[in-house]
Amino acid sequence: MSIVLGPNQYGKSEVRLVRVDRDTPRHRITDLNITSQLRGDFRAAHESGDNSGVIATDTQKNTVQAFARDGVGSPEAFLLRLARHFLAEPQVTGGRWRAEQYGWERIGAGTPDGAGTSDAGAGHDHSFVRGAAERRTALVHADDAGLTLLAGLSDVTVLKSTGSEFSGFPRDRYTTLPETDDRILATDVTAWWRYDASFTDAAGPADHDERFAAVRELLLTTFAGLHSLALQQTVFAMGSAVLEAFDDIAEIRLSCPNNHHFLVDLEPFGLDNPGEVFFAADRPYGLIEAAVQRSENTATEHPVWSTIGGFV
Ligand SMILES: O=c1[nH]c(=O)c2[nH]c(=O)[nH]c2[nH]1
Repeated sequence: MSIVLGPNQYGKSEVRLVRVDRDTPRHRITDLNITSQLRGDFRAAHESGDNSGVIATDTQKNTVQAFARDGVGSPEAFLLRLARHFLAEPQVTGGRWRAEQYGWERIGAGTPDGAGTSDAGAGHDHSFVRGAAERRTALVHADDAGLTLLAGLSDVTVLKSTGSEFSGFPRDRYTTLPETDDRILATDVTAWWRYDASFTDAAGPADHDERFAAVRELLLTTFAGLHSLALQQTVFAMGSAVLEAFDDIAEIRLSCPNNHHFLVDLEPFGLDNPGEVFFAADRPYGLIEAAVQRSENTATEHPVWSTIGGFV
């Protein structure tokens, strides 16, 4: 038996990058957390400490920062630019570049509308308040087959106060959950969708910001519009709506906790509770996860998914 080096990658994780666009007095903030990881011929470094082919992780961090001097644009476009830069080195045959974007809202602008700097025309020119937990995400994966682009969002917290049921499930000696035809449905949506090559190709007309906003809106309006018989049904409907609307999205994966809201028993106080007072439990929670795919794509799992932690 001999011991051999298996799959490996290395790079700089979580480069916190804030760019201020200040070409006019109305500044814009792009706040990103970027990870760069390279794959390729790095055997010599692992086996004998020969660093002659190693692009230092510090250099990768510096490259991220230097590229930002020209502007960041969308997280997708920025990652594609980084990927192409590092792949030009002969020892780099693949890699993984990942971004999370945090939203900043203009102070005085009113309601936030997704990660990024809201620029609806209202609000302060150069003072911002950090938005909700929601993050916009992007990932570029490179291997022998080329570049694969994922876009996504994390922890988009949504709730509907009616229009949700759960009944008809089997009962055994451990089942205590009552059936309900009217409950709160609440979740934190995490989703990744995979673009096919026609969208990923930088030569094309891809507007990543516009597309991100359209997918996010579709996920939210589907959540709102569907009378839900189960969170599973809602998750599948949200994914289906995205695949139906955009031919160049090959697949979408969703992970949605069921943030349970339990009706409080007010009877001990001589009060009824017609669906008005709830206890919001933070754990345990149901966890509903699904890949929504096109039937022609189901035979093999795309390798990009093995680079995403957890189910999505
Ligand atoms: O939408 C739901 N799906 C479930 O699978 C489930 N299980 C449960 O206890 N409550 C719910 N709700």
